[in-house]
Amino acid sequence: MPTRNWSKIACPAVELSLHKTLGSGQSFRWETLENNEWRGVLERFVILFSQTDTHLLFEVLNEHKCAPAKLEKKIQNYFQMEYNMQDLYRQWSLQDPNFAVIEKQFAGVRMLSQDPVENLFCFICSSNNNIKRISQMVDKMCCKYGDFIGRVDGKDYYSFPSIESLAEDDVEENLRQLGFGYRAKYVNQAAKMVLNKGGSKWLKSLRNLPYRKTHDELMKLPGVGAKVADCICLMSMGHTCAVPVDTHVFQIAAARYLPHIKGVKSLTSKVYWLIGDHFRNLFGDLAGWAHSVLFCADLKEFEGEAKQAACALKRTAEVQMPGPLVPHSHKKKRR
Ligand SMILES: Nc1nc2[nH]c(O)nc2c(=O)[nH]1
Repeated sequence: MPTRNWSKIACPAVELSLHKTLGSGQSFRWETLENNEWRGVLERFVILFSQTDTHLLFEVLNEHKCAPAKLEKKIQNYFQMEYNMQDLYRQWSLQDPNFAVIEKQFAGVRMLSQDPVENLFCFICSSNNNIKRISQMVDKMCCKYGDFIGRVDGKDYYSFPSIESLAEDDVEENLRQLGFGYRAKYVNQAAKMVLNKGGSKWLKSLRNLPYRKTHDELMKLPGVGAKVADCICLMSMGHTCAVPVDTHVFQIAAARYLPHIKGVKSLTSKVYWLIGDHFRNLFGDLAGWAHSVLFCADLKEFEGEAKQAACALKRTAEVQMPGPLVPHSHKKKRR
């Protein structure tokens, strides 16, 4: 075991669960090691994270240099530490008995503030895919088109590719050969379109538009539907009210919030916005954050914790719910 040279940021574990934040399909660049350590890439840093009950611990593992205070700030920004999750959870639990059921087992689920370029191309890869496979694809894309940034424990690390490199003419063919399927075309075409509009500067400028305008602009990109556009709005554009709705969120909504949509066969635009608006009315400006806790509680990866929450509910019988906490019908299929 190497001796660690940890830097620390005061952050109680109830404010940040590394496991549920880095492992719930927001970012696909983190791998879990032993002892709740997480290793991955943030900008050009290869970083190792861990945590105690009171602190977030981090160490840079490659040669990329940065003033300690500047790096600490970057990490605080990445985890959006200015938000107090305990206050928010309290508020959301008062507003929603379903939320109250899971708040303890799913404490510390935070939204990461991601780079829009990485966020866009990772979520183009996310269509009809699971966390493990998306992470593998993203890894391949970085190896092929990113810059080498360091070797740690025999593994090579790469930065996220630039839009310019993803817009090259041979990208579609190369990504197809790497197993991207139909997503290869979308990655390449979206890169070309973003480049034509002004590249990463244009993409970042979408942050300054109102939420719905940002969503409309993103949906013009190949491979970006309403759900992916909302993931980008929420995860890298600062639109905290964005609620990504996929079939699983639809199932949650139908089971526990909007029983009248149970018979609806497909996720039309009308139903999509009905669900998002319901969450926005219920949870307010940070509806997307609240949604992410519910989303996380529904992931197969966290089935154990969701079951514990259901058992705790049974024992105390304090909260009445119209539908099951864990809608088992889609547990096997989902990420
Ligand atoms: N918080 C969320 N994370 C996600 N990952 C993914 O693939 N979809 C979602 C989502 O809707 N919310």
